Amino acid sequence: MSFSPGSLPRTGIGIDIHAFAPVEDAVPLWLAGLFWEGETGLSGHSDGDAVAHAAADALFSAAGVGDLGTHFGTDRPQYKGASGVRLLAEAARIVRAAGFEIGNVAVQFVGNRPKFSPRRLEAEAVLTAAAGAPVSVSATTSDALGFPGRGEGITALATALVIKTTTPVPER
Ligand SMILES: Nc1ccn([C@@H]2O[C@H](COP(=O)(O)O)[C@@H](O)[C@H]2O)c(=O)n1
Ligand SMILES: C[C@@]1(CO)OP(=O)(O)OP(=O)(O)OC[C@H]1O
Repeated sequence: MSFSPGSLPRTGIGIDIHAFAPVEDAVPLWLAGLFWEGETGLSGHSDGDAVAHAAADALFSAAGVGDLGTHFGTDRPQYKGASGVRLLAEAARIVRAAGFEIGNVAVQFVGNRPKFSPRRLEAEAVLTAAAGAPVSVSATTSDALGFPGRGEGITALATALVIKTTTPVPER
């Protein structure tokens, strides 16, 4: 059996880490596309949504079109305070414009809080709508070890699968 070059699905990986902001700063927590009332927020140039950022980075990685910094660098004022959902939707648009369709994105974050499982389906629906393809999200603690275990921040790790469908649509 032979395959033409570039016809096989491509996988990608993305990791994002954000620290929790000092409690006195009263930063709202946005994670996995959801607002988490009463929880300490994550610091960042955008809304700090590590789950959405990891998902976007995995899409860029799968398509081979750079990374979060390439497209949404902190030097771009238009992304200051941008929601993770907006960045993920924008990443999906860029990947499709490069001639790929998205198979799926899978994300897992490491952190004690927020307690994720009660809102997993809600988060998956929001991120799936943003990407226009299935996004699954899971969570784990680090058994009290390391910075997530000390409650200092969150790590999110994502994989994505894309397949080449067309020749790239030039960006305007
Ligand atoms: N922030 C989190 C972390 C974990 N969960 C759920 O708890 C399960 C057990 O976590 P372990 O770290 O002991 O593996 C995990 O599988 C998640 O379902 C969560 O909801 N929120
Ligand atoms: C998303 C961007 C841009 O607003 O800012 P941050 O919220 O700091 O997030 P990070 O994951 O560090 O990625 C880099 C930036 O491009």
